[in-house]
Amino acid sequence: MMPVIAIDGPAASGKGTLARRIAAHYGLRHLDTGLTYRAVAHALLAADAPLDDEARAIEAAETLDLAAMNRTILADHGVGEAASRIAVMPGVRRALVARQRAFAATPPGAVLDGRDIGTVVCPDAPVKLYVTAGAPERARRRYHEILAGGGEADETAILADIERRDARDMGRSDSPLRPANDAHLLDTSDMTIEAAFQAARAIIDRALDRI
Ligand SMILES: Nc1ncnc2c1ncn2[C@@H]1O[C@H](COP(=O)(O)OP(=O)(O)OP(=O)(O)O)[C@@H](O)[C@H]1O
Ligand SMILES: Nc1ccn([C@@H]2O[C@H](COP(=O)(O)O)[C@@H](O)[C@H]2O)c(=O)n1
Repeated sequence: MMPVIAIDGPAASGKGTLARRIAAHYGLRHLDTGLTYRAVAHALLAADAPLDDEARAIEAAETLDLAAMNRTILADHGVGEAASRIAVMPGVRRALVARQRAFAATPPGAVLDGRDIGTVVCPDAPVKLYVTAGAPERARRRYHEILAGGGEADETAILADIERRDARDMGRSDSPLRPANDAHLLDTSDMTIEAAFQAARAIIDRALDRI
């Protein structure tokens, strides 16, 4: 079986940080699926198209070049907010999930992180992690990340944004954010990045031993 590691969790929980380290450690490819939703949203914003233009969003999803996604441009706060709005559209999800599954099926195996990897994109993944942390801790981390990058931020506004994003991602009818029944829960609220990686590694080593 192709080693596929599925990592889900809410905004700023640390799933991307963990996914990158896990991919490097196990020699697997990595896809941040949040970037795929951001890229579709960015295509609409760049064309001055309304975010509820589903036909246009689907076309952007079907023609998306995964290799050309620019993390720096897509990291913009407004793009993230727009991404969570176009992510409720079933046609967009169908198109992006097809691309994500193709990525996961390419040797030597992959780590995918997002909101629906363990439940929808790769339900047969041999290892699933659901990474979480309390909303205030996630807001604190994002706040310090922005300051470290030389930007300015308001921690209270970040917390409100995270809570709004959580509600939209968990409340949508198509592929809501939730842990898969067989996911390992990893609450990193009181863990350093290193401690979270070591906890994930122990889970993955046990699971990969069995396949
Ligand atoms: N265990 C941890 N302890 C402290 N800081 C952490 C921890 N894990 C991640 N971080 C930091 O928190 C911030 C958010 O992490 P990251 O970008 O990995 O989250 P994410 O879940 O991928 O976010 P998003 O869903 O918005 O893409 C980063 O600055 C990262 O360095
Ligand atoms: N598998 C996924 C990944 C992401 N989304 C939506 O995209 C938004 C942006 O994601 P980030 O991880 O980059 O913050 C996110 O809020 C989700 O609405 C998704 O639906 N499914």
